[in-house]
Amino acid sequence: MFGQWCHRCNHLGSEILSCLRKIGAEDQLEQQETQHKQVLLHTRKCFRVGQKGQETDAPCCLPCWGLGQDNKIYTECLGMKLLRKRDIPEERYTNAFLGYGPEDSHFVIELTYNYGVDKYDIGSGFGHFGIAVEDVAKTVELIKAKGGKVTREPGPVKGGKTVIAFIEDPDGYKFELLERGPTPEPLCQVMLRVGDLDRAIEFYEKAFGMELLRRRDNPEYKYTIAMMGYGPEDKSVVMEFTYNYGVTEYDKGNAYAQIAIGTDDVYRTAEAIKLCGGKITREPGPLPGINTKITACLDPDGWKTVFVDNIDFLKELE
Ligand SMILES: C[C@@H](O)C(=O)SC[C@H](NC(=O)CC[C@H](N)C(=O)O)C(=O)NCC(=O)O
Ligand SMILES: [Zn+2]
Repeated sequence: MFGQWCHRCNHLGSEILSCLRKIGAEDQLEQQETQHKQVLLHTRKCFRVGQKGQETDAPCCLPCWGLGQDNKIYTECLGMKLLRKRDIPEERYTNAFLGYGPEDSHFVIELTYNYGVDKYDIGSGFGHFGIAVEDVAKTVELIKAKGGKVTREPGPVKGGKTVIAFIEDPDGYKFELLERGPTPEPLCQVMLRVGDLDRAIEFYEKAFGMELLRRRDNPEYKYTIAMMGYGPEDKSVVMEFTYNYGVTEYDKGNAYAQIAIGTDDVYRTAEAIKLCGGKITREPGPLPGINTKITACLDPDGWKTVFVDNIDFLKELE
């Protein structure tokens, strides 16, 4: 499942510089600062969620079966548009891209059906996608009327005030409905569970240039969440990292595998990630055949991120 979020931002460069300063890479700093002035001016981030699969270079997607059935949940119940669909028989998979707006300006979801595979283990680490709706109760009624699965009825979140509900798509992926006024980005959260919240916050700040937008401890329910991203929580998609007290390991299953962020230079990004202690799992460079430049890394919890060259990505959309 891919979601793509494009956001003009200039955080990455400054965070990379702070990494370089920290390790005293003065000589590199000179060179990076020059380069980063170019990167800062037009760095754009595309935010995608992908799946675990054989380590192919081609970005893969969270698998799901019965795309038609999933499309119905996403389109008729959650109000997404089917933006494009592609069948790759030679690779034995079909993709469908769904979201609330075009891929070059919105976070969209890419569903993938791998031929003949109709069951995946989502694991315990993946939490949910967040969908902002103006009326949670009304949306839940619509979902019920269409045969969708509601796993938590509408009501204030435990320990808070925001009205939420939870539904599941036919493949068991959880969606949290959050009651919110009109927003340019209804597809507003990716929730992952982490074993050390401070470690996760520092990594996403320093290696990816994200901003800590909000941190909330919920001692009554023994968890803490941190919202991180490149724009305000109510107007853009954010990462929601959840730490459950005392839980340091999660099963990542065989479905969810990566988040991708767009950048203007995958080579410099990979360098910055290495300098900030990230583990590069795919060296920067073009994908065979389509030539889109990517690099990939693991965060301290083992959640994977792919960085995609912004210009190559837009070419893919043409
Ligand atoms: C802020 C909003 O987007 C949330 O997702 S908070 C929802 C809340 N989260 C948790 O409880 C996290 C800890 C939990 N043990 C987990 O690992 O998911 C939630 O799910 N509340 C349930 C409710 O009924 O309010
Ligand atoms: Zn959430």
